[in-house]
Amino acid sequence: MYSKNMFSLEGKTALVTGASYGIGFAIACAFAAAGAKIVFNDINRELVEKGLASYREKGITACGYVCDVTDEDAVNSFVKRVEAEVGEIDILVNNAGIIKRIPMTEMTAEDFRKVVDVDLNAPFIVSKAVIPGMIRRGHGKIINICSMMSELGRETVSAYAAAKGGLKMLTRNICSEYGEYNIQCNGIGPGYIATPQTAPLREKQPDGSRHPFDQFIISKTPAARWGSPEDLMGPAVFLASEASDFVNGHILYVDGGILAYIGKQP
Ligand SMILES: NC(=O)c1ccc[n+]([C@@H]2O[C@H](COP(=O)([O-])OP(=O)(O)OC[C@H]3O[C@@H](n4cnc5c(N)ncnc54)[C@H](O)[C@@H]3O)[C@@H](O)[C@H]2O)c1
Ligand SMILES: O=C(O)C(=O)C[C@H](O)[C@H](O)CO
Repeated sequence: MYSKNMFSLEGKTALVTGASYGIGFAIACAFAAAGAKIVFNDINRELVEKGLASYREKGITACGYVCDVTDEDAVNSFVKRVEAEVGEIDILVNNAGIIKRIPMTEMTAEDFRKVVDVDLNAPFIVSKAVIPGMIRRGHGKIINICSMMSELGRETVSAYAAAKGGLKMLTRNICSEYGEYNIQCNGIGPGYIATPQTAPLREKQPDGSRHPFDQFIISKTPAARWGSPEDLMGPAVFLASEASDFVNGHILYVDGGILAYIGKQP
């Protein structure tokens, strides 16, 4: 039955990883506006303090913790601490991520592993830590932040594409394994979004003109612009709320139409 409040997150606790700024911060702000209690983590104290100040500026009381999502022991203690100090985690967003833009034949195996560790192994580690509680309580929402690179390749991003393609399949597998416990695991595949991660792709040229990649993205995007972190707010609230209770194992691409478009004829 349709109800006006089916997008409400009132009474829910949401953990968004790596959410001091950027996409994670915007998603957490949207969850707070929908009524959820917000917990986030980041890699060091300085980033967590910066994040706490940004949430305060928006009038949001968020709980911030230092935790490296690639460290399984640290994640397990962090999740226990959150459950004791804030509440049981109803919604998890695996947002923390990194990219290294290096041609594959020049990339060290160590760099490749580091990207896969943060972008793929960590969502496995954090999801594994929260799923048992979700099963006990009979409900849970997991949202994995995927990418255009869950579907497409391009020069220099082999590790990132391998990890984000893997994250798409981890999403489908969590849905397959735990859907019967009323856990929905879906992905959001953002297009090109203006955040610090993509700042090098938008740097102005020495003569003040646009970066060629910046022009390329605008020409490849039917919406003819970069996305903003705020563009992900509505889709994230939908996938965190009861409005999406029968949506499972799906990747919702929020890309201004990139994946639908063959590109302009030269
Ligand atoms: N910006 C884009 O165009 C875009 C598009 C598609 C997907 N994404 C994905 O969205 C997510 C957020 O991207 P963003 O652009 O906001 O990135 P960002 O670099 O601006 O922010 C990433 C956040 O993750 C944190 N982080 C990194 N490693 C961590 C670790 N080991 N433990 C805990 N926190 C860690 C960072 O400190 C930072 O707060 C990433 O997974 C990214 O791959 C970004
Ligand atoms: O292609 C790149 O260099 C990127 O930075 C990829 C973007 O961050 C994003 O994941 C595209 O969806």
